[in-house]
Amino acid sequence: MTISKLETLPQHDRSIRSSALNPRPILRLQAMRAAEMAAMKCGSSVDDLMEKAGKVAASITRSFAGNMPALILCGPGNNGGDGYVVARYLAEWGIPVSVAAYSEPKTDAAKKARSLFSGKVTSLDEAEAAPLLIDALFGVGMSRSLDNALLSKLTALSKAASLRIAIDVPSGVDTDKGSLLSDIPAFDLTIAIGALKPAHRLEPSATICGRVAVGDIDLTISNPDLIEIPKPRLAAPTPADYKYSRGYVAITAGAMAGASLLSAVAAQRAGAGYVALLGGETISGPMALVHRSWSREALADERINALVIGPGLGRDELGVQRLSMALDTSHPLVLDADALFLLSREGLDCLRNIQQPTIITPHEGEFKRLFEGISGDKLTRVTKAAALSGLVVVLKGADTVIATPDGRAAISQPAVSWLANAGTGDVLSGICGAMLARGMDPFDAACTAVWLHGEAARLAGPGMIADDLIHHLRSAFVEVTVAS
Ligand SMILES: NC(=O)C1=CN([C@@H]2O[C@H](COP(=O)(O)OP(=O)(O)OC[C@H]3O[C@@H](n4cnc5c(N)ncnc54)[C@H](O)[C@@H]3O)[C@@H](O)[C@H]2O)[C@@H](O)CC1
Ligand SMILES: [K+]
Repeated sequence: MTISKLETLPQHDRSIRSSALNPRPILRLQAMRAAEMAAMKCGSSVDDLMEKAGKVAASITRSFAGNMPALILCGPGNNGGDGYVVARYLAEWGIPVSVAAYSEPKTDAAKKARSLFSGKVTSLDEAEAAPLLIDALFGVGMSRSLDNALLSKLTALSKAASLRIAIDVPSGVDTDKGSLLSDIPAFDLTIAIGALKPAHRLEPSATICGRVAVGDIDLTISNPDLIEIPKPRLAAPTPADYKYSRGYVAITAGAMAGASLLSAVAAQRAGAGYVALLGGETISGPMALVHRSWSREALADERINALVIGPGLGRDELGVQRLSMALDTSHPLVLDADALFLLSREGLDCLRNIQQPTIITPHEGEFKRLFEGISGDKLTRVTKAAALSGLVVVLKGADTVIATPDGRAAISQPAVSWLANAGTGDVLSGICGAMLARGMDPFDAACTAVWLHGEAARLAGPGMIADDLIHHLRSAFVEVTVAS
């Protein structure tokens, strides 16, 4: 698929009527270094950036932990340097603070920050636990696992503390991959310096980070290729709207009635003006849901703005036939569940003629089957899969990652764990369909759908089932709807 395919919008382009609040960039190591260089070209020095980083981290620390006595662990690089600046500010503000160094500072900026801190600095071996532990050992420059003595000291100090804060990233995570280089303790708060990094949003490190606050150091970041899925803004219907102008979603039914019904009702609640269940005559549902017999004519209806296929489709001959007919249409597509299973069996080659905007929404198992040869961390895998397939790929999970063939990607905020539940994926595919049908670009459609789905889950709370998500979609909608 080419980029021009992604740019193809349904004929009734209503993309203007939706927009997101400013997405937060997520910077990989290389992008972080580039932003740092750009700041320096504009006249900032590393010392200036470190001063800003330490000051904002100290201020966030004070808001979070009050006047709690702190022990700051400082490493040899600039993360350690940030730690010395934090120590200086906390001490100036009258907060009891002690500092322990893992080794002497090695960078010029860290040496300077160390020299400006007038308090005592002990060795790490001598460090005594305090109620607040601040980890400024290693940041994005972490390149290997922690040595055992350091790990056990960090773990013991962490256990003895009441609150734990990490500066930039917890020492021991791989910043770009979100993997753990050592079995490190979890933090209550991580203060991301300048911008979010993948490790703040990808599992397992996202859980280790705890809450994440971004400390602004005035970096200019333009056109990031990786963002956090933002809270969307969706325009309310205008007086000129009518059912078809709000988007016609067709959902393909099959062997398992409930799944396609969940998807269809989710599309209705996600704002589609007209939702038809094709080939599911025996399934009941809201009276507003249209039931159509499966036929080539019903499928060819030019008013259809998005076609969802996969939830409850089945893996038998009927499913294969319906999928093949769906792929022959030119409707924007959402492919999920059994459609993905059948595609992994038939091979991605079946998609070679697809020209329309298309979103696929695999979970890990479906993804592995579809993209057998692709390995690596989650972000890399999804980006490669999108480039290979030419589709917008949504790899679902606690840390949902969305990628486009042209290299853009987004990661969700941590999802409510109650979402690990049968039928929740069917709901997501229906919401994706509704967003495509209102004329959104497939990347924006997928981002908006994942945000609404996650918010509905948060509102539904513990014990939720997929049906509850649909119920709470309305409240999630209230939060994002703006007057047209
Ligand atoms: N990028 C930016 O714009 C800014 C970054 N700052 C801070 O600088 C940090 C990055 O600093 P650095 O690049 O100096 O890197 P780090 O401070 O993360 O650590 C690098 C040092 O640690 C050593 N090291 C790495 N892994 C180790 C291990 N397992 N055991 C022992 N030693 C290990 C390296 O050899 C190197 O000496 C950021 O995370 C942030 O906290 C801020 O000071 C200012 C602005
Ligand atoms: K750290």
